[in-house]
Amino acid sequence: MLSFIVRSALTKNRGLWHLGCSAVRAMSSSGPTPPFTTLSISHPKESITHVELHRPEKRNAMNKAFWSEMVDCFNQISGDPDCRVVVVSGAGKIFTAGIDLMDMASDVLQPEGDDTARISWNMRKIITKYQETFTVIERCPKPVLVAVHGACVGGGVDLITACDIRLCTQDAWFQVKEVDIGLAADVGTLQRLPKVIGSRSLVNELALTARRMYADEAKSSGLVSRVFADKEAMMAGALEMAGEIAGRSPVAVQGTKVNLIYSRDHSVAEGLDYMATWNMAMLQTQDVMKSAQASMEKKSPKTVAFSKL
Ligand SMILES: CC/C=C\C=C\CC(=O)SCCNC(=O)CCNC(=O)[C@H](O)C(C)(C)COP(=O)(O)OP(=O)(O)OC[C@H]1O[C@@H](n2cnc3c(N)ncnc32)[C@H](O)[C@@H]1OP(=O)(O)O
Repeated sequence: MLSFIVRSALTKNRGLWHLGCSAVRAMSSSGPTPPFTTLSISHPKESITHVELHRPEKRNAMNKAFWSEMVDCFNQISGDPDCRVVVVSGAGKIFTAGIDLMDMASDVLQPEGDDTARISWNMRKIITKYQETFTVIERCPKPVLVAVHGACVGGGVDLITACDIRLCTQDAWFQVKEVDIGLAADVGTLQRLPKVIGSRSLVNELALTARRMYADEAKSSGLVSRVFADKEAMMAGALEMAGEIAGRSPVAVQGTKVNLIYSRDHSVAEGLDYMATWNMAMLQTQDVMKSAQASMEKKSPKTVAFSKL
């Protein structure tokens, strides 16, 4: 019912908050969810988990706690049968200002060790730990939508390129900021952005000049798939899209995500081989019969009751 209301509101291009307001309001929280100190977790609709970066007064800068909290959060979500899809967004004025520059000095830049080898070894461990913060998003079998408003800087681009679907507001801008602070981006942007944006030249330009990319260019280059007028419209749109995904067979949806990512990183032949092995088990799900029957009866898959996964 709610998705119908939200869809109607979208179609009529009216203020979404008049109709779909309660679920969207449930997506804007008052503070972090304990034990987290940088993340607010909520469940705006059945089977949908909303993860909100929540340090608005510091523009959601990624402090030391954030880097490990994201890992704990997404590991929990990966194993949660009540979650079928995730929406990530940021609280306050912008999506995120990237790494917390105050914490960076004490955490990332001062590894311990008695000599160069040991310092380097520990530095490597720190970098791989930070990489894990966003790799958990990619490894999570549930699709992750990210909704960006305002600025998405540095580590923010690392984060969003690990997500499956990117949405933004008309006022959004994206900045691969790392060269400006004297480092080569090392937690995912340089590896994933070229797989997201078709133009290698554009990726190189963004990463080497640290210039801002605004919403229209983000859309035309393929970084985001939809641009919304403002944050309320975007969150309503994200929730509606998440509802479409959550209403479908979790066996089909999670298998689709896992195989899309596998195929991105392998040859067509390897991807087909992996797919065959995946589906030799997964095609035996009762979800196929249930979904096919609904289709024959011209019903939406959202009317089918699928078992938890
Ligand atoms: C192993 C390494 C892993 C990862 C590496 C990642 C690399 C990066 O992320 S590089 C990018 C680093 N980020 C930046 O350079 C952005 C710095 N911030 C800004 O440019 C601006 O804050 C802004 C994002 C354009 C937003 O501007 P505005 O809305 O005007 O807010 P401010 O008044 O500037 O800030 C409000 C408040 O937040 C604090 N803050 C903002 N950004 C950061 C940050 N990155 N780290 C720490 N703190 C930040 C700012 O100091 C203000 O705090 P007050 O206490 O109110 O003064």
